[in-house]
Amino acid sequence: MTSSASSVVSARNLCLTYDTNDGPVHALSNVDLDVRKGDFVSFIGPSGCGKTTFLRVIADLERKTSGDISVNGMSPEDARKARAYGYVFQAAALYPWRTIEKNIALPLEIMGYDRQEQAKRIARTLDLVNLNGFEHKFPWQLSGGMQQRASIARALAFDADLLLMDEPFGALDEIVRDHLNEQLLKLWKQTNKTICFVTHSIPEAVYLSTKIVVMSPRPGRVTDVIESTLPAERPLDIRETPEFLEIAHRVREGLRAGHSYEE
Ligand SMILES: Nc1ncnc2c1ncn2[C@@H]1O[C@H](COP(=O)(O)OP(=O)(O)OP(=O)(O)O)[C@@H](O)[C@H]1O
Repeated sequence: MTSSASSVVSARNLCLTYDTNDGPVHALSNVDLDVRKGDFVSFIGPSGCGKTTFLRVIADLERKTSGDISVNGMSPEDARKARAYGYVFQAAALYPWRTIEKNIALPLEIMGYDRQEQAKRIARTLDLVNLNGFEHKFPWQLSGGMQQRASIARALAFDADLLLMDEPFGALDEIVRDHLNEQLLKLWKQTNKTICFVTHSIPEAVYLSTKIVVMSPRPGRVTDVIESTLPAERPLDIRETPEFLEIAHRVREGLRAGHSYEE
C-alpha cells in the first residue's frame, strides 16, 4: 500500500525494538497508520504501549527497526532537517535562565532568523497562546498552565505544519486542563496545523481529536483507530452528549481489550 498524497505521517508495518539488558523490548509492532493534513490525532493507551516512541520516530529521535515511515512524504531524517515539526514535551522544558521571550526565540536563533523576524514571530505566537504581556517574565514566575502555553508557543514559533505533543497537560489540574484543551482546539482551527497528541485521558482524547488511536503494550501496537463523528465546533459541555459518551465508551472498550492485569 502506498501512502496517500495528503498524508503528513504514514506508517506501514512499522516496528521498533529496543535492545535492553533484559532482552528485546518490542515498543512498536506492525503499526499501520495515516495522519492526514489538518488531522488532530490522539494516541491513548497504558504506560509502555509505545505512544512516546511513535512520536519520537516521527521526530527522528528514534530509528525504526523495520517497516516504513514517512513524514511529509520524506524520511523522518529529511523531515527533521526541513524543520517539519514542533515538539511539545510532557514537562514544559523551558530554560529557567531565559525569559519567556528568549525561550521562544531559541529555535529561531538556531535557525538564523534576524532580530526583526524573531520579534515578529514571538509576538504572533504569544498572541496565539494568550500570553501577551508575559514576554519578560521567567518561567518560574508563571503557573504550570502558562508555562505549558509558553512551550506550545516555542513549538509554533517557526511555523511547522506538524505539532507533536507528548502529554502536554498531564501534570495540570483538571480546570486548567479543560481551559487549555479549549484553547488548543481554537489554536488548531486558527492555524490549520496537523497535531499528534499523546494522552492518558479518555475525555481529553475524545474532546480534542478527529481521530483516536488506541494502543496496547507488549508488544506496543495499534488496536483501534476511531474517526470522530463529533462536529468541529466543540464547547466543553459537548462532553455530556450521547455522541461523545459513545465514542468515549468505544475508547474504553479498546483499552480494556488490550490491557493485561497480570502484573
Ligand atoms: N530508550 C529506551 N531503551 C529501552 N527501552 C525503552 C526505551 N524507551 C522506551 N522503552 C520501552 O519501550 C516501551 C514503550 O515505551 P514508550 O515510552 O514509548 O511508552 P508510552 O506508551 O509512551 O508510555 P508512557 O505512557 O508511560 O509514557 C516501554 O516498555 C519502555 O520501557
